[in-house]
Amino acid sequence: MADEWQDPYDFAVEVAKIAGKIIRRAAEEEIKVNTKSCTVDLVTATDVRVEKIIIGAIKEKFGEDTHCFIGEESAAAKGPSVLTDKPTWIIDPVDGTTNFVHGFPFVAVSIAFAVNKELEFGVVYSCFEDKLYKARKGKGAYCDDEKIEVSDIKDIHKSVVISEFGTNRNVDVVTEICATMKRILLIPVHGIRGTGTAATNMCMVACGAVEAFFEIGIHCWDVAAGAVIVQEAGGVLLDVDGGPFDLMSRRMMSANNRTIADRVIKEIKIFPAERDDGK
Ligand SMILES: O=P(O)(O)O[C@H]1[C@H](O)[C@@H](O)[C@H](O)[C@H](O)[C@@H]1O
Ligand SMILES: [Mg+2]
Repeated sequence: MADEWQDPYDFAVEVAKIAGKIIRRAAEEEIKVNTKSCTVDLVTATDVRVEKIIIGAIKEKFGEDTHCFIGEESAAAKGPSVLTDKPTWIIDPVDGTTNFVHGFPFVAVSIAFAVNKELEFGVVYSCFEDKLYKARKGKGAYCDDEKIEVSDIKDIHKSVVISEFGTNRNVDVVTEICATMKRILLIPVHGIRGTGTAATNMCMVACGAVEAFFEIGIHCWDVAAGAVIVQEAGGVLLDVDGGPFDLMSRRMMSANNRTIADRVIKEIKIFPAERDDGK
């Protein structure tokens, strides 16, 4: 049988690179910043423009009506992001918008593709580093065409863990996040890091630079592409309570193996986050 999704996969790589070039160029000009859910949840004219360009290019290539889209910047206008069985593109045009605004050089274009509610491939282009991460279900994960694998560390004391503070400034949530970070530091681990973009963080797990990345409050478009990349690199993808990963739950734990994941999970205090699909 012909490989049905190879063409969309190749196209996603192409489009991600084009989008990244636009983002790099936009960073040299004046950046117009607005806010979304709160004063620290930023969006720029580039986020909106790049999403339109990506979706426009996909529609032109594959037809207006055959594919569905869940995009960070068009999501609010559409209401809850419900994943159906139809071929669906899940897009974050600028993952790491705060980084982009401040010139902190970790900004990624994240494009994932799901069919029958299963992720088929993911592409993450870290556009200032000029690194392209990609993976197709069952076919391995790559960075710039070189195969990548998670680290083989099982001893938590020899691990580096990534987490982020996110954009929720509710005092109880911030307190819980800080307390969780403190507990993980005191295990002790070698260090806690964060690039400010979930998509890039997941690629750091996938290429073995860190052992785990978890976050509560991320959205499906932040982690959909990274989810395929981590798993295809040999890693595990879970809920922050150790149960199965749910793309719409806004909770995600990715790790090089189950031993590391379970040890970090022990220290996570879970706080509520409204689901992406409104369920
Ligand atoms: O809004 P963008 O697309 O930049 O994405 C988010 C990041 O991906 C999170 O890890 C991160 O913690 C932040 O919540 C950030 O907003
Ligand atoms: Mg994002």
